[in-house]
Amino acid sequence: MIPYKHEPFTDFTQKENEQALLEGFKTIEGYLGQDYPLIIGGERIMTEDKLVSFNPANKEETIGRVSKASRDLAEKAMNVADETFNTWRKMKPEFRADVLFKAAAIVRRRKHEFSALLVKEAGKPWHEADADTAEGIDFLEYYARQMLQLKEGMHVESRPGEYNQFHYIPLGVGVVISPWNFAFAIMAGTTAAALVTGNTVLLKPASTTPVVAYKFIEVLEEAGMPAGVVNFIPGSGSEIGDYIVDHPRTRFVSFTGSREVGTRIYERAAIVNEGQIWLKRVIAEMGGKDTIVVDNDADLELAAEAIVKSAFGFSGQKCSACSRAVIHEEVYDEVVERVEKLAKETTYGDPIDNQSFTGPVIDQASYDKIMSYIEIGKEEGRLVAGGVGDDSKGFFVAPTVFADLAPDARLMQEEIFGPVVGLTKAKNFDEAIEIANNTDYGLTGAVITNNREHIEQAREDFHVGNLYFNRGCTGAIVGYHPFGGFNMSGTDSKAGGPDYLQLHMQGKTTSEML
Ligand SMILES: NC(=O)c1ccc[n+]([C@@H]2O[C@H](COP(=O)([O-])OP(=O)(O)OC[C@H]3O[C@@H](n4cnc5c(N)ncnc54)[C@H](O)[C@@H]3O)[C@@H](O)[C@H]2O)c1
Ligand SMILES: N[C@@H](CCC=O)C(=O)O
Repeated sequence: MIPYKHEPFTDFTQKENEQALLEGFKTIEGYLGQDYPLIIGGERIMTEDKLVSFNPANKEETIGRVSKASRDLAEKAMNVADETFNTWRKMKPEFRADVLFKAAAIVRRRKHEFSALLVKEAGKPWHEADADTAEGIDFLEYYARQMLQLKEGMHVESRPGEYNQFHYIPLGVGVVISPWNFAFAIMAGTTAAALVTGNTVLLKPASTTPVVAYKFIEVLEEAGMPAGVVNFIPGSGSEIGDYIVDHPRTRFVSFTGSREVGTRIYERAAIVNEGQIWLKRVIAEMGGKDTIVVDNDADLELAAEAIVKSAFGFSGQKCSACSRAVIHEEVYDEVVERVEKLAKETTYGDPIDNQSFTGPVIDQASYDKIMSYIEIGKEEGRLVAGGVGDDSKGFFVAPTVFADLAPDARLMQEEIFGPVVGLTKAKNFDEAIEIANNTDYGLTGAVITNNREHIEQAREDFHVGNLYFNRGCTGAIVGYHPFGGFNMSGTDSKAGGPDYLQLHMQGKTTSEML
């Protein structure tokens, strides 16, 4: 087997690559607006009640109408997953890994189709859609390899006359609940991790991006995944979310999404319901309020670029997005000026056009929330760029910068999840790190500095799960930058890292007298 290497990003300045994505658009146009069923035990079930997925850059364009699971159908899916676990858990790890390798190969062949779908369904610009598809392929390739290592278990000692072994076995039925912002990568990665470790799955994708999830299940089936291993049950969080989390046969929940929903799931999963004979495990990857710190001796152009790209890439809709920057007072004015200039130059519009650096936000609720934070920002700080929106055709918000915010301002504390960044001033590096740590979150952060001592100080004291130096704070790569955060950012489960799969398994010791 060739060693793992991450999937390269596509250079769309090359004519043939541009053409390949345009072909991808043609392919998806062949199925836009279709109806999709649930998939339970391999059976396609069409329901009357549908989730309507539309293009956030053009509300009139329907991407698909996806059947919604009721509680009865969620119960049916649970029974199938529970039953299928009895056989799937006994399948060789090599077989399970091969499903992932094959799925990766299929997605790689259809890469530009998946990216085109992400442009339309999630509103991702070309380069972001391409990165999302590439990350999904990476998860499949990486977790398959990890499983092949873990199948051997871990070495333990044996005394004379005894033979001891330590192995990992699967947990049972996992509920996988995924977000819309990495509609392919996170959905595919969390599902793949659960199934390759021998568990069966109920997958509830985000309601705004269910079509790309359906396409992924088709890929898994084509790759040889037996019926009933992953059961596709889209539906509203409020209608079936609590039901599947609370279910006594749910063995673990793998959730990625907001702090609000994540803490709700964490609390509910702690309750032992009637008929339940285990403590549920919860993997929860939640929000962020991510900070870039700029030191007084930093490369200021690099700092401004890092802030702007991390703040406005995919309209700031990444848990890793830079939503605040803390800048040393000696360079504050110059950095603010450079950020203002770059923000005003940042293009945004319909991502079908590859000239747009960034596109729309996901839906009306998100647009309204971001615009209300912009109003709060006008009270709390000084608007230096953007501040306007247009939701007539799609949900567009201009890249927005507020300067001179107090470190405890709402704009500096609450996750906005939109293209809005707040800037504040620190007296010195110690104070900058203190401010960087003053939120409930702890997901990503970056420090722009040429001071080696400050790099080491930040390494120890900047309390985030993913800390970067002299670059932006987004763009973790599977297998290179294991991803997950501290405090209210979640359980620090480190997706794409060497100890992620173990969270989906339990260790079993056997000791035989010889
Ligand atoms: N830490 C990470 O790795 C990471 C990655 C991506 C996104 N996020 C976070 O996700 C959020 C954005 O995603 P979102 O808007 O899809 O989040 P969300 O919490 O609104 O939804 C996430 C998922 O939870 C489901 N859900 C909603 N209510 C539920 C309930 N009561 N029970 C069970 N499931 C329920 C949704 O339908 C969706 O599938 C941001 O806060 C972002 O920071 C975190
Ligand atoms: N892993 C992604 C963020 C995922 C959350 O939205 C990054 O590193 O930028």
